Amino acid sequence: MQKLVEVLADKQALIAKSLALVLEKITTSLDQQDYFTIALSGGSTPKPLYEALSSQPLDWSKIHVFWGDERYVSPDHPDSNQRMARLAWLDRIPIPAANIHPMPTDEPDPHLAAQKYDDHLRQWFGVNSPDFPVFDLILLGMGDDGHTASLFPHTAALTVSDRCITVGEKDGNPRLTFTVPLINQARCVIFIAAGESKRPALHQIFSAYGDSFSYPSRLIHPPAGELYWLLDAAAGSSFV
Ligand SMILES: O=C1O[C@H](COP(=O)(O)O)[C@@H](O)[C@H](O)[C@H]1O
Repeated sequence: MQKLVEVLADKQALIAKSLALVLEKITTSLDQQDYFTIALSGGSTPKPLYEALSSQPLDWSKIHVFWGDERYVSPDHPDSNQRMARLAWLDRIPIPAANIHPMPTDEPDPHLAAQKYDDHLRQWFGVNSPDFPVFDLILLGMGDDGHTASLFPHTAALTVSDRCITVGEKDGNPRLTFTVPLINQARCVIFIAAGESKRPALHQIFSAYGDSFSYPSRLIHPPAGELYWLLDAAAGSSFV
């Protein structure tokens, strides 16, 4: 694994660096293959990155967009990760509808939805269990509690090792999420984190010793891929 940590002066510089890195990954991949697969994070941090991507002159027909986690709400709900990415980016570009792969949230039982997306990923990538699809790029955020995707501290989702997608849980509400082994299979994982509120968790995540079940972002270390941690100074200046 190649791990790179970079602390940028402020949020604007963080987004500029994230944009440059995502564009580099897209162009390098498309020089070698016909399509590029990206899984998106939700929450608030990546929104300006998605807005910046919407004005890039890319061949969108070659880019396939998936989600690394989703709140279990309808796609038009204000909390929907899909909605945020569509409004900030995907609705503004000429990308074929077939290239957008949202997590389903319309099953009465979220476990059925998780299975549906798992099946979709396996079919699309042509990968059967026990192997995992290999994403070109997975974007991740990190919550103040150290969670990433919807892998929350001390939840059963953290130990799922035989599926691509599982049901996470936040304050009693279900969420769909990539599992740890799926994320760790990626060619490249980029964490983007900003703000002082992330500092305590980052201390725990970067410490040599620590508890991964309390700070799930520690579980992400793609053995054959690249791992980037892009932080703004408010989040990472004191200890990286
Ligand atoms: O709930 C979520 O939180 C994390 C972090 O979000 P942020 O608002 O602190 O940027 C995010 O990465 C995840 O996708 C999302 O569902």
